[in-house]
Amino acid sequence: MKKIIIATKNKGKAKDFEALFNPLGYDVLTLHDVAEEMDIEETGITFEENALLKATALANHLQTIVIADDSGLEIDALDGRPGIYSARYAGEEKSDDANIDKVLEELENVEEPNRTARFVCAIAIASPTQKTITVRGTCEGVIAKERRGNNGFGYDPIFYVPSENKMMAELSADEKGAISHRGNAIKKLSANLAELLSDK
Ligand SMILES: O=P(O)(O)OP(=O)(O)OP(=O)(O)OC[C@H]1O[C@@H](n2cnc3c(O)ncnc32)[C@H](O)[C@@H]1O
Ligand SMILES: [Mg+2]
Repeated sequence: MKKIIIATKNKGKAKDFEALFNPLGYDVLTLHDVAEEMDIEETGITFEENALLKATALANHLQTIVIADDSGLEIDALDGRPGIYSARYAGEEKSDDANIDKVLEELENVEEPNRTARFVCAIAIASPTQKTITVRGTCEGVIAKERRGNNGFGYDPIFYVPSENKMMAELSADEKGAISHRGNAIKKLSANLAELLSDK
């Protein structure tokens, strides 16, 4: 199989990408496989900027084409927080569990229909020889009052997807990819994905 490199250390994210890319004929490699020592700082103020930072840093380091994803959860009742700070919302040690607890606490007195939110995913493709590109995908949902489901990662156990009548964490990786922010971003590229990833 062809290989595609994703500039991520998040194993849940990598699984999502495997579900999206394996059917297209690509094996997924991550920072853990190609440059474990790299720690790319996310200093941008938008998802797109951070995705570009991660993709460009690794593409330059490896001198090959690389994809990166910067993503997060925007909660309307919290004015869009945690947004680009989603990974570290409850602290630098990056705990999905603590992040969820913090969101549930902050929304304790917020009732439907005011618990609306969306996942956002910016995907960047960088290469030593081509112009960089970014695309954005989103997925609308509602923050539940408690966790349900064991699949996925991050905020998936509290993100209710109305169109599926399930939590994101109750969907298989394939089902998630069909409706997720990440899947929707990839769909925007699909017509010329092979060309974009060929590095010619
Ligand atoms: O930067 P990399 O190494 O890719 O890994 P990360 O986890 O730090 O990734 P981001 O900086 O893009 O932050 C994304 C955070 O947003 C949340 N998130 C993004 N996509 C998600 C998804 O599909 N399901 C649940 N939570 C998600 C989750 O908390 C992630 O840690
Ligand atoms: Mg990150």
